[in-house]
Amino acid sequence: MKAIRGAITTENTKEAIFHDTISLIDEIFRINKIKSSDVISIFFTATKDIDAAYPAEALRHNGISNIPMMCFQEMNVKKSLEKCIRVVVFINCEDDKEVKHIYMKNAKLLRLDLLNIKVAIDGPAGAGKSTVAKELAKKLNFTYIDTGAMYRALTYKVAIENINLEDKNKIVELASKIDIDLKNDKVLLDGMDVTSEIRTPSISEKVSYISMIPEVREIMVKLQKRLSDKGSVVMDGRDIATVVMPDAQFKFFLTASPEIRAMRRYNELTSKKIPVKYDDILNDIKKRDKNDTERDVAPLKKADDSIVIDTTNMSIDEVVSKMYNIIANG
Ligand SMILES: Nc1ncnc2c1ncn2[C@@H]1O[C@H](COP(=O)(O)OP(=O)(O)OP(=O)(O)O)[C@@H](O)[C@H]1O
Ligand SMILES: Nc1ccn([C@H]2C[C@H](O)[C@@H](COP(=O)(O)O)O2)c(=O)n1
Repeated sequence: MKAIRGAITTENTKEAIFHDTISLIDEIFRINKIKSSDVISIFFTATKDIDAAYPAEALRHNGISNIPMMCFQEMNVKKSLEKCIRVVVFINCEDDKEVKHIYMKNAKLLRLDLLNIKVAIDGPAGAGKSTVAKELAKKLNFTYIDTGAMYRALTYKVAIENINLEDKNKIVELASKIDIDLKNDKVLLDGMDVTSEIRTPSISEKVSYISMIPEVREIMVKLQKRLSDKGSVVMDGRDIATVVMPDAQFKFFLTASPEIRAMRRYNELTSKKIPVKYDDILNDIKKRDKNDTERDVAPLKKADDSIVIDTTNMSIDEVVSKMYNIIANG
């Protein structure tokens, strides 16, 4: 047995409820190649603003009379999608049957995560990419992939193995051997949690030298492309819209003045009791901007079709809302 979910938005008239319910069920049957004799039962819910007809009545009117059906009122959660009919269809089938859940009209917003949407975020150091990418991914229920963390994890490994930054062959060899995994906001290096170790000023200082090595980039990009193929993702870095996911449906380029970026990083590190000087951070940011934009392979640059967001005078929430609205309305 399997259960297939679906939803559609409608209007509160009998005609609209009948029409939209039948469209939704027809699409679930068509896409999943099922017949009414495969169906065990169907449960509908409708939001509080739908009371002109029962969705089940639409199916009976359309000739389906032998399937047990029930209609309920959906929970009335604040700010949730209005005028929406949700359904779950229980079917008899083989255990290995792949089912596809169907979301139509504005109900697509309920499950953007099922649509294989790719969101690319690029920008210079400290522009807020990872902070907003993480929030945005949470809001959209997408997977977040922090590609900078992957270069940082390799840099951390280079540092603990005392490998000279000039020894490119050893660094490339290490890059091809290590296992980097991003799980639940944690960065795992060969199974070890290095989430906070990779954020120290000493790693930040070295990482742009490591990420300049073409063979290292080749290895990382291959891994990043593989990760991007697993459903809907928000990925941030420097070359995401241009190299890793040039086919992304949504591309953003976040930026802010170097002084504001340095101040944000200074506040972040001092709040963690890491002793740093504002001027050192500003110099590091300027040096990394130079390295990232002037390197030969996949330099940091805005893709022609990226939307630029200057976050200098915007709060984190404002940036996330702006991006979310662009995606939800796109
Ligand atoms: N719009 C904003 N307003 C205020 N602070 C912000 C804003 N965006 C991000 N920050 C803060 O700025 C700091 C840097 O942000 P974040 O680490 O997300 O930048 P980043 O672009 O991912 O940088 P990097 O490329 O160096 O990893 C964090 O402390 C974050 O909380
Ligand atoms: N796709 C990427 C991601 C990151 N880098 C480089 C640029 C930075 O100097 C470094 C660390 O990134 P951060 O964590 O600060 O975003 O890695 C890159 O070249 N390409």
